[in-house]
Amino acid sequence: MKLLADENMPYVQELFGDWAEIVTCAGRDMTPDQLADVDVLLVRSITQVNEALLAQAQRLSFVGTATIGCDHIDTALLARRGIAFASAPGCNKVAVGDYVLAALLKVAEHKSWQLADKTLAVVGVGNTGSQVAARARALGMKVLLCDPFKAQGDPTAFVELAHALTADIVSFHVPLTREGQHATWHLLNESAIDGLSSEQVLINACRGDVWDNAALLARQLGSTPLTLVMDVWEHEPEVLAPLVPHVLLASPHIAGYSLEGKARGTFALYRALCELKQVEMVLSPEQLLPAPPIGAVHLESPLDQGLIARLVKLVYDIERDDRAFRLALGQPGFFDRLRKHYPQRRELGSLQLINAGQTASELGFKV
Ligand SMILES: NC(=O)c1ccc[n+]([C@@H]2O[C@H](COP(=O)([O-])OP(=O)(O)OC[C@H]3O[C@@H](n4cnc5c(N)ncnc54)[C@H](O)[C@@H]3O)[C@@H](O)[C@H]2O)c1
Ligand SMILES: O=C(O)[C@H](O)[C@H](O)COP(=O)(O)O
Repeated sequence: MKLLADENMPYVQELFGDWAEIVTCAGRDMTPDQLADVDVLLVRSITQVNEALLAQAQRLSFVGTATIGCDHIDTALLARRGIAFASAPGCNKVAVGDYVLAALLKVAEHKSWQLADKTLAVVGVGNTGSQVAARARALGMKVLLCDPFKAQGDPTAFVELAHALTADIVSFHVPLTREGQHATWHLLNESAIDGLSSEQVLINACRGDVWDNAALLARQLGSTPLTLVMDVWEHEPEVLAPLVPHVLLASPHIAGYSLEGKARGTFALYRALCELKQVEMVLSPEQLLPAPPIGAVHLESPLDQGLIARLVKLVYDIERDDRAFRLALGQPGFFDRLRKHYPQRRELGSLQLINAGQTASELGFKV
C-alpha cells in the first residue's frame, strides 16, 4: 500500500509505517501525477482535494484530513468515486480553547479590563466554540451563544447574530460555508463592521474568509478602530499586510496547533483506516506524546486573573506567536514557513495545578 501524506502531519510513520510505503510532501505542492499509484492520501487544510488533484488517482481508496474544517475537500466527488473519507472532528478543539483563553487574557491586559465584568459572544457553538464558552464562564464572564442550527433545538439558549455583535468580545467559530441561509462567507461584512463600537474586540480563530478583511482594514484606518485578534486571514497564505499593524494579536493559522491536537488529528485517520481495513489498533494518542516540559505547579494563592494569565503563559505564550508573525511578515513564504516550523506547543491540560480547584479544571488545566 502506498500512502501520500502532508509533511506537516506528525506521527504518520509511527502509526502507518507497518502497513504502508510512506511518501510525504508539502501540502500545497501535491500534484495529480504524484497520486497515480497512491492508495491512501492524508492531508491538512491547505490541500484542495478536488477533480483536478484526483485526475490520475486510479488506486485511491481512502482520503483523510487531519483537521476539523473540511472546506478544502470535495466530499461529493469522493462519494461519487467510492473513495472512503474521514476527517478529525474535535481533534484540536482544546488547542483553540487555549488560544482564545490566552487571547482574552492579553486583551484584558491591553485594555485594563476585568474579564469577569465583560460579555463574550461565541458565534458557532460546536466543538471549538463550546470550549471557548466554557473557559469564558470559568473566568466569570457572561456568555452569549449564537448558532442558528443549534438554536432550532433550544431557541431560548441562543441569540441572533445582531445581538451577539453587541458583546464586548465576539469570538468566531463557524465552518466556512458559501451556500444556504446561514452561509458564513463574509458573515462579518462591511455593514456588520460599521455597526460595531470602537470599544469592542473581535477574535477570528476559524476561517479567514468569514471576515471581510478589506472592510476591516477600512474601519481600522478610520478614527474608531476595533481591537482585533486574528489567527486566520482571507486568501491564506497571503495576508492583507496593511491590516497587521492594526491587529492586537496576529498569528498564521495556528490556533489549533498543539502537539496533542495534531496527534489526535493523525490518530483519528489511523482509527478510521483501521476500521475500514478491519485491522486492530495497536497504539493510542497518549503513547505518541512526549512528557510535557513542566509537569506540575503548586499554587500558594487563590486563582485571580493575573495568576491565570501567568499560568497560561507558562504553557502557551500567545505573544511569542504574534512577535514571530510580525518579524516574518513580508518575507516570501513566511506564512507556511512559520506553520511548518511551529514550536512544540502543549495544551494547558499538560500542566497539573496542585492545590487548585474546579475553576482551574474548567480553564483547561489538570488539577
Ligand atoms: N484556526 C484553527 O487552527 C482552527 C482549528 C480548528 C477549527 N478551525 C475552524 O473552525 C471551524 C469550527 O470548528 P468546530 O470544531 O467548532 O466545528 P463544529 O462543526 O463542531 O462547530 C461549528 C458550529 O458552527 C455552527 N454554525 C454554522 N453556521 C453558522 C452561522 N452562520 N452562524 C453561527 N453558527 C453557525 C454550526 O451549527 C456548528 O455548531 C472549523 O470548521 C474550522 O474551519 C480552525
Ligand atoms: O480545521 C482545522 O482543524 C484547522 O484549521 C487546521 O487543522 C489548521 O491546520 P492545517 O490543517 O492548515 O495545518
